[in-house]
Amino acid sequence: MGNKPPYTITEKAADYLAKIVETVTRLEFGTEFKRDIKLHRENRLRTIHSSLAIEGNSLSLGEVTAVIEGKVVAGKQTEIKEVKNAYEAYDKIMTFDPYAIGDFLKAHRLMTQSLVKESGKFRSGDVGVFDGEAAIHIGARPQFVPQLMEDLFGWAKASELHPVLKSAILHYEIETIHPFSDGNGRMGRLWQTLLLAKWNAIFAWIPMESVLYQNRPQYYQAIENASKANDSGVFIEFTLSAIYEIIAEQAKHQVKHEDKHQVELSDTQFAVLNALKNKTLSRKDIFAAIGMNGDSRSFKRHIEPLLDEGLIEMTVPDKPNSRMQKYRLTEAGKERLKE
Ligand SMILES: Nc1ncnc2c1ncn2[C@@H]1O[C@H](COP(=O)(O)OP(=O)(O)OP(=O)(O)O)[C@@H](O)[C@H]1O
Repeated sequence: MGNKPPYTITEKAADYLAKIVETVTRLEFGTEFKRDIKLHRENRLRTIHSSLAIEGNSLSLGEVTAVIEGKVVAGKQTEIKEVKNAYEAYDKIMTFDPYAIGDFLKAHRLMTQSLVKESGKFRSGDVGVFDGEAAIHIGARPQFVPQLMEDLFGWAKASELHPVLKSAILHYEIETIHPFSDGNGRMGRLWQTLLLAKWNAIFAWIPMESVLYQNRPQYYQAIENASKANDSGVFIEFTLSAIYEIIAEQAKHQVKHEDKHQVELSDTQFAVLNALKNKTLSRKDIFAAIGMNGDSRSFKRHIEPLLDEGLIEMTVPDKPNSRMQKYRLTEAGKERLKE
């Protein structure tokens, strides 16, 4: 087992961890997220776009999508290749052992193939992180990199720390060591997602990288602050807040998604909603508008479910059988027509 890297678990981090666990459970068992293959695909594309945009790849999300769909995209060949590489690396994510150095190198090869000289290998020279001309971080001396990585993975494998916390520590320590000549950011993010996905597979489809991209200055600052403090506590806190933000967003999206589609509407029911689009109509007028005979069976079958679903409402709700009764669209009904 390698040496324990220096970290503190702050109260805020512990609080985020509790919220993450709760929200992941809700996302997994209380929503359709696990089965939403279309969303998984969109999220994967967001992940790739974001992780590459952090390192300066200029392709938009639409262009990244087009590249993956095999379409011709006008852009730098190196940027297009980065997209294809990242897609392949994330596609194989669940096949990697997060504590195997061989898999770490294999993933780096996929991520950087044909683009980086030492692809799939630890670097042989020194490397730094620069802000313009200024070096803000110098990676470990190359002769120490293999051992430092062995130690790190050895510690992580043996540690019983919660995987969410471990994933953040690994990400930070990978950046500190900076084991590759290029692709350290992409690999740190991939490896964090891998650890999370091994804890709960839904993380393979959570675009955590998009929060890091949207908060890139804070992401870099958190690494720098942790580095100054020689303690990854602030970085753990930052990444846990990012994880919580993205899963809360996904959970919210799912709830909306489910609410919206509680019942399938028939063509006749859509015609009723359309007839009421800008008008308030009586029962007789509704049926006249959709060209149907408005007997009570038709009312029960077509109109009542719309009332029950809250898509339309009565103008005289206290007296359902009033001669003055008319019907109008609710806000939910208007929304439904917009879809
Ligand atoms: N002060 C710092 N110390 C150590 N690592 C840092 C620091 N600031 C940023 N980093 C990390 O270094 C990464 C950049 O390293 P490198 O250029 O090798 O990675 P990349 O994958 O090619 O590009 P990028 O990470 O920018 O996507 C950043 O993404 C970030 O994860």
